[in-house]
Amino acid sequence: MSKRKLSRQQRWRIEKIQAERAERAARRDTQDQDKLEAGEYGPEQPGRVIAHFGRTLEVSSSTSDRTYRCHLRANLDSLVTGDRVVWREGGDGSGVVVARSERDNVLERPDARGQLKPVAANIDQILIVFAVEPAAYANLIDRYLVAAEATGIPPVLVLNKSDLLPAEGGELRELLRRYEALGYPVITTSTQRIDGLDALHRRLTGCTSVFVGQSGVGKSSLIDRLLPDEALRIGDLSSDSRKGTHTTTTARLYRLPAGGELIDSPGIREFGLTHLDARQVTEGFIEFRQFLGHCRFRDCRHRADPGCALTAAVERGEIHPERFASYRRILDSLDHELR
Ligand SMILES: Nc1nc2c(ncn2[C@@H]2O[C@H](COP(=O)(O)OP(=O)(O)OP(=O)(O)O)[C@@H](O)[C@H]2O)c(=O)[nH]1
Ligand SMILES: [Zn+2]
Repeated sequence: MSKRKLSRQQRWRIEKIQAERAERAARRDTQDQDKLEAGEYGPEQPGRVIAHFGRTLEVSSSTSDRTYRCHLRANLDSLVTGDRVVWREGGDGSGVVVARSERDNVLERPDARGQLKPVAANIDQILIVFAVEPAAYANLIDRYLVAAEATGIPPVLVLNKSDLLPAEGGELRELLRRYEALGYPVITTSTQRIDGLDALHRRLTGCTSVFVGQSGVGKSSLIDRLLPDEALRIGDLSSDSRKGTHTTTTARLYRLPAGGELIDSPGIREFGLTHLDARQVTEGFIEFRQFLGHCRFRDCRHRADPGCALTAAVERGEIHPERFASYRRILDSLDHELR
């Protein structure tokens, strides 16, 4: 009884808060409209969302190095870091975003209720970082690759801590050759060597990248080396009263001194361990694609099914047995998650 009453009360409060929010946004929009008509905003210009805090955005201008605190016209959907926008300057370092350009792609993460929410957009490559220590294993790499394939953003494999590799290369080199044979670019890095980041710098130039990977592989160390100026990492939002609750969780876009851009947040770094469905997993193994649709049965589960084109390809040596085993393991883990 009391439980129900409470929930109705909560619902009423939520509705009230939402109504107030909508009213505030509408008021702000009318003010914007007045200002726009009064010519208080400059001409439309392209920009990019560097960070966002609710409906306040930090937007970089494509004509200067400055960033501007902008708000969003109420008729626009929410934006994410990396979005390309059209905005107008309002003087005093502020502005208004009036339109969003089409997104090339978007990275999504489940929110607290398990619903997928966009966290960043317009990313050119996902750098999957793994290391000699903690030892990389194929199944985890495959999981990240599958998650990357599902977004349509090309993945790049980054083997960090190459200073710890045995002279003859060991099993890890063998493993990397397998991925290279599939067409994935592989680069090696070390934060312990002067020239350890050369290949990485080349990869990052001219692109927007994100780093993902297991804890301890060296993502923070790599980013520290790429953004040596601490001010670059922390940003300039100290005057924002909402800072404390948002800066650590929302994604932020950084300009790399050597060229290129990096979008980073704790949520993005953990990307890849999110939920995938069985079809995404199957299509995420890129070498399987040519065989899909050729199984005898349309609903083939690619297990012991007769006439399975995938198991036949494994037998002919056209699919690596370890990749196939890895595929099975990822599917089994999904069944487990659903239970
Ligand atoms: N030998 C060696 N150690 C490294 C290298 N890069 C990072 N490390 C060390 O590896 C450890 C983990 O590095 P982090 O940068 O904290 O790793 P991370 O991926 O950011 O980890 P989380 O913050 O937990 O996600 C630290 O002790 C680093 O000093 C490297 O190239 N070579
Ligand atoms: Zn099959």
